[in-house]
Amino acid sequence: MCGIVGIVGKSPVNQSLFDALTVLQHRGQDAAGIVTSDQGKLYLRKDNGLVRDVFHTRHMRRLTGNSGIGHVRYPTAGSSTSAEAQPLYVNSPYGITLAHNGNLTNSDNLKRDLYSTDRRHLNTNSDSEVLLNVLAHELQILEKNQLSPQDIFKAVREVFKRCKGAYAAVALISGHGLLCFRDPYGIRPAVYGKRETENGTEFMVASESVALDALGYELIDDIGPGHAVFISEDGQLHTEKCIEEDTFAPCIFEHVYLARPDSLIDNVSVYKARLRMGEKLAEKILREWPDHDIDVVIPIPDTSTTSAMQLANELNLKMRHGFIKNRYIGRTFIMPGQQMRKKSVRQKLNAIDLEFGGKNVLLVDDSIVRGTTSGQIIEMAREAGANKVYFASAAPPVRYPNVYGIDMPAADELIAHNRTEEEIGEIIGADKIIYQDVDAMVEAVQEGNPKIKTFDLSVFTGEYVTGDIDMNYLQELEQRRNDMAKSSQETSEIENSAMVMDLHNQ
Ligand SMILES: O=P(O)(O)OC[C@H]1O[C@H](OP(=O)(O)OP(=O)(O)O)[C@H](O)[C@@H]1O
Ligand SMILES: NC(=O)CC[C@H](N)C(=O)O
Ligand SMILES: [Mg+2]
Repeated sequence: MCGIVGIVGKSPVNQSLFDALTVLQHRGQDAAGIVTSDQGKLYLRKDNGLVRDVFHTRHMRRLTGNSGIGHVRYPTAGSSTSAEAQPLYVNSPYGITLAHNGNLTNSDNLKRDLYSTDRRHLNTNSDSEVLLNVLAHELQILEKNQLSPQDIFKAVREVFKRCKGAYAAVALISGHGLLCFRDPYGIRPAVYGKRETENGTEFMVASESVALDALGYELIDDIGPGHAVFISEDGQLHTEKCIEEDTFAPCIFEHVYLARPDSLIDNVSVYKARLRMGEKLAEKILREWPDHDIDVVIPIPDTSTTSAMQLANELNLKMRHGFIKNRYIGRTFIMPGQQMRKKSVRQKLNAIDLEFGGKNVLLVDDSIVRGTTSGQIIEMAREAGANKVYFASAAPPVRYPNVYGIDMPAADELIAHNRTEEEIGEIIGADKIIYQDVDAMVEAVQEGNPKIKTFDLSVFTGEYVTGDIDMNYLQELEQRRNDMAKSSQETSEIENSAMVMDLHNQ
């Protein structure tokens, strides 16, 4: 769940892209990058690190031009070296750079075709480089010096036919303009908007509407599943549906955890969806445990706070901020290794003893994935003097790997895999555990936009909407990307990264 952004403006866009990436930082903390286009030249700066650390004044100065794209990365394929930071670049045809949120599920097959049939070279293990080269090939075979928007949409149709999995992508095609497209299932989000200036209309695309808000852009719409938006260099907007059948199934985990609450995704307010999740969880508690003895509701900051607030309201209990978050520590779930994630929980959260002493507390989190947070938080609640520690999750048990752009590749690393709720409660050390039901979570989101009939629920149900995922795929993914495999691969990739070819980095 990386963050993507693109702007076609009427004045330099470097600062706006930087600001937008800062707003999207919660979608990826490993690397950041910006490419701008100025009079036929592309200027790139990307590296590992947070947005504020990657771009210094000297880099910003060199990112000239009135259009550009940006990316914040949370790796789900390849490695986390700076060579695989995005945007990625190919020089032919035209000069194209691309930034991608999601994960291709057929990148091995595509890689083979790109080498043997399309005669294209890939220099990294990134699936996003595969996506970029498929797009480049489909544009190349049109054999045109100047592409019309319809030519570009024709190439996108072919990309949709070839690329399986999840992708919301933004690409800058030198001498042409900015292209943004969302896979046929619309698994990962993307929106576009505009801003009027005295020099004319400026357009922006982004993973989440909150980036448009922060920059004073007005939301026009979500990019629909299998749709593409092209904004020419001179600022003309074109949109097109590039698939025949609509198979919309957006990722529900965006509403559970990934997105910011102040975003609107597919016309659903993430904030309201989380409030409804809290409401429904409270209904379940009242239904199944009417004589509960909870004294106080305590959220685990940040993401669960919205649901916890509504849950407490419905239970007619007080919600207290028993855990204080260190504002300088990022999200722990999207950190690269389990060791770092584990260590960060205690650095990030600290308990206020007086909210726990002698009380029966209900701790609320948005989700329990590896159990890293919940296990340690329960220990902290006990150390702070809690009498009973109950734990509620606003999402159902996360039991299956994700293959669509969230780095949960190994079933065995998920605490709920092959375990009952009681067993999970025991492992994390809770006196009782309460999970949301899948239907209730779906309703909580769907009530915001009843037109969405299906969601990607794969991490909860094991059903993969793209229909191309089998046991073999999941086993290979697990072997390639479990925590152990990643850490040994990282060491060798980092040693080699100095040798990786790249577009000149500003
Ligand atoms: O079971 P786990 O593997 O620990 O994963 C789940 C936890 O990770 C996330 O928090 P995170 O710290 O990433 O971000 P937040 O501050 O937005 O809640 C999520 O909100 C849960 O608290
Ligand atoms: N989280 C994402 O969207 C990752 C994008 C891409 N698969 C990468 O690893 O860079
Ligand atoms: Mg959290």
